[in-house]
Amino acid sequence: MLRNFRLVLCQFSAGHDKVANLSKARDLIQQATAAGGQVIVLPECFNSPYSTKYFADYAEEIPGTPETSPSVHFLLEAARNHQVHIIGGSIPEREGNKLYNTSICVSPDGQILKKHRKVHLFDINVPGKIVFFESDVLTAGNEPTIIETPYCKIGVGICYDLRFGEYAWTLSKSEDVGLLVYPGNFNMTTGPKHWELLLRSRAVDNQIFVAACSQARNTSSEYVSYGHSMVVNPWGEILSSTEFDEGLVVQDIDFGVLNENRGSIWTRRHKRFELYER
Ligand SMILES: O=C(O)CCC(=O)C(=O)O
Repeated sequence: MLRNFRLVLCQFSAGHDKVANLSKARDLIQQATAAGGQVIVLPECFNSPYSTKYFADYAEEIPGTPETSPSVHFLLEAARNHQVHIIGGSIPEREGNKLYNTSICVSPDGQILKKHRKVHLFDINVPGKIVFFESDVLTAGNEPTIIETPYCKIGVGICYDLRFGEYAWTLSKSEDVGLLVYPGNFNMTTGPKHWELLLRSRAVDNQIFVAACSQARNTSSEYVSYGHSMVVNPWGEILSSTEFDEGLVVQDIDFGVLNENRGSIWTRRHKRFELYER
């Protein structure tokens, strides 16, 4: 069963002060709730600067305690206080001697529904533009993540996970998954070239709503974010988006449009899996 609902993406920039990052997230979640949000999304790495050299310092155990894992407990409390679902962007997670880039998905009663550990680590070298190797410090997760809400099932990936059509299909193949959510943080090299293209492609490929929540742009940060959080419908149309400043993207998700699209074009049924692995 798919039930319409209101989705809100909170685009903001995280800096070096973890307490300030959480406070900003708290304010935006409050605003998102006031705007009628029922599922609220934060950006990738919302509690920490996005840089491999900082992940260990900002990492938290999940669930840990309010003292040792303030970002985790902030999410649980915010969801409970506002009675909303939160897809908590991501934070660096520590387990034993390993670090992960992990999204914590929380139900309105303040329980962790699931955590998604980024399954594709972002390694890139575009000479003269950007060099970034998450695999220097992070370990990849091994599970596709789908959460259940009263509205629909939601597939979750983190940022670079968006590039993998196979992963998106893994999340989307069950009919009751109505939305893919990607907390993200694309940069000024790949963002203008690929961000919108990838979001719209994933939506058309899978006949599904796709939402991605980015960090806002801070030009004095070491990693400059592209921004442009957006929601795309199963036809590949951008329903709402923002540019690079901090703020909310508020979007009603109407599954009539998904049913219309899936009822008119049958790519989900026309797949020829027996050919693709040849
Ligand atoms: O794929 C890209 O171009 C950007 C990915 C990224 O920034 C990330 O995974 O954090």
